[in-house]
Amino acid sequence: MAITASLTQSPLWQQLQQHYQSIRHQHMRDWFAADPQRFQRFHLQAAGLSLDYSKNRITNDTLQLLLQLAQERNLPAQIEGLFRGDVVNRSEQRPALHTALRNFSDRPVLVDGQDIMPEVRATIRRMEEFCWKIRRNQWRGYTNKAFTDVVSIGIGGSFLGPKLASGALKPYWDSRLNIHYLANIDGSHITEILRRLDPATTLFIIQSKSFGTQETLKNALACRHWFLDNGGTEADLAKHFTAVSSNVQKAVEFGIAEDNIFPMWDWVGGRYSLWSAIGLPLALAVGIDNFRELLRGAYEMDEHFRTAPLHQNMPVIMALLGVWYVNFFDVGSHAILPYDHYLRSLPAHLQQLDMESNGKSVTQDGTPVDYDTGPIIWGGVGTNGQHAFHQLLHQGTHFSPCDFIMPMQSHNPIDNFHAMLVSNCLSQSQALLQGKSEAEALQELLDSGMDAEAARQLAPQKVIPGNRPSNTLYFPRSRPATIGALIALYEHKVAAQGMLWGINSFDQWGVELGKQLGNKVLHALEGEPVPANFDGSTQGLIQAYLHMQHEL
Ligand SMILES: O=P(O)(O)OC[C@H]1O[C@H](O)[C@H](O)[C@@H](O)[C@@H]1O
Repeated sequence: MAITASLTQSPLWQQLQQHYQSIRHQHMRDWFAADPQRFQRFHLQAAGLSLDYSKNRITNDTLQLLLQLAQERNLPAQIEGLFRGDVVNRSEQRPALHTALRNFSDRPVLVDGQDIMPEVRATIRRMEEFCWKIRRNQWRGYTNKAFTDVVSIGIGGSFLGPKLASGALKPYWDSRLNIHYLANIDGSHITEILRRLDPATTLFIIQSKSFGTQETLKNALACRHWFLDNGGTEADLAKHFTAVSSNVQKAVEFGIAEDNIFPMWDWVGGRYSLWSAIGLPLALAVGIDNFRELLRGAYEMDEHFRTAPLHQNMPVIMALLGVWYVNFFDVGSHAILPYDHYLRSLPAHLQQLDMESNGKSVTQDGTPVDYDTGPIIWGGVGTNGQHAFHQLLHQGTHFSPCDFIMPMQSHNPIDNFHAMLVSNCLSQSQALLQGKSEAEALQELLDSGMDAEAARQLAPQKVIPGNRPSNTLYFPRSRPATIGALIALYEHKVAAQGMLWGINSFDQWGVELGKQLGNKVLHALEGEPVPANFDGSTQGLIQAYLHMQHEL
């Protein structure tokens, strides 16, 4: 669905700019005072999740204008096209059909005229059989011992999604398998993992859509050498090495038995691939039934995104709020604050999902944008962040909209721990909203008995501007379906923002240059002549590396 007018030329955009000017100095505190129903008014539920978006710098008029923008940018048609398998990734001429991986309906999904659902379902059945054999010790190592450890070798989308989901579902791990994620090319990473493992009871899964990623192949080869140097033989490799890839040929050439290769497809982007066989480590840890539950939660969110009217559409509302801050408040970052130890990897996954999808500066037809696009995603687990970076959130000159994510029940209820965790989450967003005026700070100091002059001196340091926006996503207790819905929610928020900005959220050409240059630098570090066209800094750093190799 091509978008005609440039985003910023439309009269509606001008209207939004005027509206921003008219409300930018108003304080949310006053809006809450004037509207006791504000929480109910700016609240949504979908797929087991609840969203309180009342602590945002919006009025009803703001919301209506933003919803008009969504209509003007043809969001309903673009959403339908996404699910239908339109070529939404125009630079690579591909659809983006991660939703097909969790399609529980009986609707076919066509790619090049072929229904892909039979192959998707066959792959899940293969995963089920594989997990069954491993978890019930039917598939054993070369000494006939049951597996104790699984090493998932992969990086980017072949690492962050499975790592997040398996951590989020730790309460559901019902196997004695230890899952390790090996991603970095830093020799310390593989060393720290392998040092504790026994090759006889270790299963390796090489996770790589392209089967061409330098770090993954290097680590896979090193694991293979480790296996063969510590008791395994070539004949045993098939028992201990499996792979997930869209490049079966390369996986076979690496030495993976074809029967041990699970397929991936070009119509699934790496950062959207958790729902494919890339989720094998998770399925091994929690069992295929819980993995299916994760898929079902994502499916529920898919159906919501696909069918809910825009004003009740959770991903669309979150996307519009993001556009409101990025393009009208000129805010360049967005904080993800999960108040859940099991969700501590969520910010890292959403960094890739959002920044690799929407860190773009041309539209789908190659026109440079004249507006900002994807924000910098950052964050950390609460309450730890309160003792680290929340200071900036409250008193810094930048402001970063925050998503607080709060399970209202704990998997590990102890005393009143969870009530304390929740109280911290709620009071942080409350403090961001209401702040503290200088008069309030001064009175507080005087009430504490401080003398007037000292209090007058100190009060300005304690002013908190407030009026800083946040969303609170909450749910009872995190179950597999909840986590599936949560991750799918952000997938669709990111896609919806890409649709609004007219950019391609499904390619990632920006990561190519670093890889190309990396190979040339590697040759120089390994003794080949340093290319004369290298900048002075790179040349100097290469020399420093070479020099330091001789220092003890
Ligand atoms: O799964 P692979 O083909 O090994 O790719 C792993 C990662 O490589 C690149 O960094 C891409 O930018 C990521 O989107 C991808 O997830």
